Amino acid sequence: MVPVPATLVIATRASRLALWQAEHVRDRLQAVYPECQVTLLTMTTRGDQILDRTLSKIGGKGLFVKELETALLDGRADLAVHSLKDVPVDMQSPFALPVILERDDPRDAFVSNDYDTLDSMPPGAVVGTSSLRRESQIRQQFPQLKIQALRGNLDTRLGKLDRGDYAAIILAAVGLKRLGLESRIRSCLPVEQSLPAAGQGALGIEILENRDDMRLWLAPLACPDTTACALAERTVSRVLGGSCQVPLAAFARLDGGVLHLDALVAEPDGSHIVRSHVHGPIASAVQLGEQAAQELMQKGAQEILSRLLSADTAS
Ligand SMILES: NCc1[nH]cc(CCC(=O)O)c1CC(=O)O
Repeated sequence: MVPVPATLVIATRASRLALWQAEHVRDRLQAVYPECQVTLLTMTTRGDQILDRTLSKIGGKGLFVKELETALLDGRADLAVHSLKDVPVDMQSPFALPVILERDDPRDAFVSNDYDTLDSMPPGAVVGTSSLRRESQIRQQFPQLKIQALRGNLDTRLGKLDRGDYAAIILAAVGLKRLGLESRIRSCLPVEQSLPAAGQGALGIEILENRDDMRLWLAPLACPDTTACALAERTVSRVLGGSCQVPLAAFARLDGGVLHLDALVAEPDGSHIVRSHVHGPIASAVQLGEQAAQELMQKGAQEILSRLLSADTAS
């Protein structure tokens, strides 16, 4: 038995959502280790500071993770809590992501003061989202709607909706729920309408890979089912070189011990979406992710991706 630590420090971003998530992990740890003092180290990341450009233009999701990793390296923190969706799939030594917690609602939410669903919006109505994944899927199904960029933390985004800048905005349902804003959700987009991002709705815990003590202490927080689903989803992104610069979705669920994985790669304007569905044993999560990625490639995902990547370096 490894002795329980006297203190544990959790590095977290300062946004309300990040704080909720870090406090959630703190409370879970505190319940398992009542003797241990678990505290938060709150940090502002570059991703939080730069709000006037889209994420894909300023270098993607890694921006939200880097400062927290510095705190792990310095020994100022023992663990960092992340929205799994924001954790790059190619996490590298000396970092590791040994624990994934049980997933909450993975769906995207439709938020509006005037409409209940995307279907009920009139032609030309403005929908706010900065996610290429959401944008491409909505454009394909609702070409009559206008998509406009929307950034900032949850409160900022809702403020822009209420000011009338948009007729509706799309946000992760789980973020709204965690902040007690569930009443703002008019409906959730079915996963068939907006396939979620890999890891959406789940939390991941990052540590230094050589902290075997941490691995043991954190193990009781892990959810094996969510871990399998997330592994399959994140494998799709990894094989396809996914980042938030590309419209890519991957969503797995378990049904009677079978893992079902849906994935897609889209042309940002929604003119073409390549989809795959694979299923198999939970223990084959990685192979299923690879299989889905292969299937997408065979159906033409490669052309979409290479065009996006060359456009990226040109701009
Ligand atoms: N894109 C930023 C981001 N990263 C994680 C969440 C919400 C929590 C989650 O999806 O797990 C959000 C907000 C959103 O997409 O609306």
